[in-house]
Amino acid sequence: MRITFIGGGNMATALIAGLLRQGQAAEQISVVEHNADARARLEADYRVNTYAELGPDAVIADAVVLAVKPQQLKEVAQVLSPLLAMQLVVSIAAGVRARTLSAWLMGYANVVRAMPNTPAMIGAGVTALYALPAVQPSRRQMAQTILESAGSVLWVEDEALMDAVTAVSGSGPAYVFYFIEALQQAALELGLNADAARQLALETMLGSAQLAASSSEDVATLRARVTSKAGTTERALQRMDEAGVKAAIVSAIHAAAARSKELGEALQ
Ligand SMILES: NC(=O)C1=CN([C@@H]2O[C@H](COP(=O)(O)OP(=O)(O)OC[C@H]3O[C@@H](n4cnc5c(N)ncnc54)[C@H](O)[C@@H]3O)[C@@H](O)[C@H]2O)C=CC1
Ligand SMILES: O=C(O)[C@@H]1CCC=N1
Repeated sequence: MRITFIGGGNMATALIAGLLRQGQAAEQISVVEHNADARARLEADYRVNTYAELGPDAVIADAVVLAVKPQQLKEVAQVLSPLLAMQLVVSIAAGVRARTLSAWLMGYANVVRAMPNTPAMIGAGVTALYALPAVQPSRRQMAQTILESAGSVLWVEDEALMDAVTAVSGSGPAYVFYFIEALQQAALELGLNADAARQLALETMLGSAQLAASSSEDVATLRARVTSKAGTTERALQRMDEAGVKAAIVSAIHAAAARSKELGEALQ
């Protein structure tokens, strides 16, 4: 499969790394990227073809993945529109609705919207996909195959849910890193050295997520099993509840979803 990325930043790089790990040939991947440093990095690290500007040669592909910022997408769509023949267009831009993108592409309806996340870089991402109704099953499968190289995939049939997906799993790695930062900070404050702080924080996150994923019990039960009566965990969780940590996290994710919806409304 020939794939062209437009925009070669953080998320395109994560997806390209995932595709190559799954055996996609580097010669079959092209990236249109304005920034010369980013192009040089992509060529050196991944041996993909790069273009400074979007033109007919760059989009000789089965699929075109739009990986620019939401605010840059309209301009890209206007240049891309006359170059499209039969390619599947996959947009990973937060907020921008598939119907809006289709309108910017002068009614081109072969459009799938995807929301991946950065663990794609190591094949551990999760992506939700939404296809416009006109997209044929074989094209849906193509989008699924591209994103499956980055990890697991699920489809939503109601595009409004993409705002929730963006807030939960698209932005989600940042919340997890934030929690790891807090674990590491506490470990350092309590006298552990930086290596020990990193190892304890990361292995705890990884082990807990793996345990939750492989267990038939829900996470609340697993949490209760750590929490001995009158013990250390109980004291920590009491402090988190007093500080409203869970409520703050839930409210933050609602705010992210609202921002995604707001982007969708602003960018039409
Ligand atoms: N970073 C993340 O975790 C996730 C990002 N996204 C979405 O992915 C998209 C890209 O995000 P990032 O990779 O984080 O941004 P980024 O800023 O790292 O990458 C965007 C790249 O596009 C290039 N660019 C801009 N206009 C261009 C044009 N007209 N032609 C060619 N290249 C152009 C820029 O030079 C830049 O390298 C955004 O729409 C974002 O909403 C989606 C899921 C997760
Ligand atoms: O922060 C953002 O807007 C993008 C979308 C999901 C993750 N990063």
